[in-house]
Amino acid sequence: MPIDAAKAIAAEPRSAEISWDHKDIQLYHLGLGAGVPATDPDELRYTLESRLHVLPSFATVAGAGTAVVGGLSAPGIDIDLAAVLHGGQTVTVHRPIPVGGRAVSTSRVAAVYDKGKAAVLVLRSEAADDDGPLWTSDSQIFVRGEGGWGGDRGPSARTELPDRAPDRTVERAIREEQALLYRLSGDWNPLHADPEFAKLAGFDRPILHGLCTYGMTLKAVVDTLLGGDVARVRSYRTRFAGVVFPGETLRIRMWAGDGHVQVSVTAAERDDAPVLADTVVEHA
Ligand SMILES: CCCCCCC[C@@H](O)CC(=O)SCCNC(=O)CCNC(=O)[C@H](O)C(C)(C)COP(=O)(O)OP(=O)(O)OC[C@H]1O[C@@H](n2cnc3c(N)ncnc32)[C@H](O)[C@@H]1OP(=O)(O)O
Repeated sequence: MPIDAAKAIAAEPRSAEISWDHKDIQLYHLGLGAGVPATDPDELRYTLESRLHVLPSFATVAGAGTAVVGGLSAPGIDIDLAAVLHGGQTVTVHRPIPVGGRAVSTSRVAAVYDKGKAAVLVLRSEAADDDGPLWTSDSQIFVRGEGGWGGDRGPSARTELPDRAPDRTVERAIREEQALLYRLSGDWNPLHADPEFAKLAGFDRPILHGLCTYGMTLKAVVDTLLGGDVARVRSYRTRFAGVVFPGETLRIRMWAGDGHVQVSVTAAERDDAPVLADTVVEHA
């Protein structure tokens, strides 16, 4: 069996030293479409080294090098990359991420769920430096065709959106070449760049990284409702509900709550097809 849930969960956590500097932050932010307009002081916070602040979603690529897709190979897990879709993501930051840093990241398979037609892997990584914990990241990986072994189905809770009009709605255009730029931050999955591989995976053309949409959405929430202050973000979770193609426009609806923002993201040109669901940013 390509996924041996018991073996995957029992495997020793893997630790790696990671490091990043301002260039990694700038590249990541540019891959999210930051820096337009280029001289806007609000955008310079994301692009100019002397004013840099770090979006907490950077935790998903920090120190990745070429490792994001490599993170899918672990004891008990032998899966075809073409069957993999990113299903969901949660990041909790224990304090603001510094512009440059060195940390130890410890990763393990926290859960494996059997969804019948698919398996869902929950990969947890925790990063800490000399001053203590920095962030915890949970990636839910949806592996098509790998379910059906009679395992635990796992949770299926959904977050209801408030029954009122959104407090704010913004649109964010995705550039045609955005996935090509975003992948330089470490997720080299050919699904996002190689048309032949995308066809193998069942798509007419390369799709955008889920984590690119994830970062673009967090930036939109921070810029629109949190006064541009990345340090206010405590945690951020989402479910990837539908694919996005480079060149499309994200429609991002936000509902402000008490210490949190609920968000829905749709594809504007495709009749508001769902893109992100169950999305909550918790903040100070
Ligand atoms: C270390 C980190 C490494 C990370 C690297 C990852 C590599 C990246 O390069 C890959 C990517 O970025 S791929 C791009 C981003 N992801 C996507 O575009 C996926 C979009 N979503 C879909 O297509 C469908 O929702 C789809 C296909 C996901 C599900 O749709 P359906 O098949 O129609 O499922 P459905 O019938 O609605 O539900 C079946 C059961 O599965 C659960 N489920 C549904 N969506 C889920 C999701 N997104 N994540 C986790 N579980 C999910 C449902 O709850 C259901 O289970 P249950 O019946 O128990 O409730």
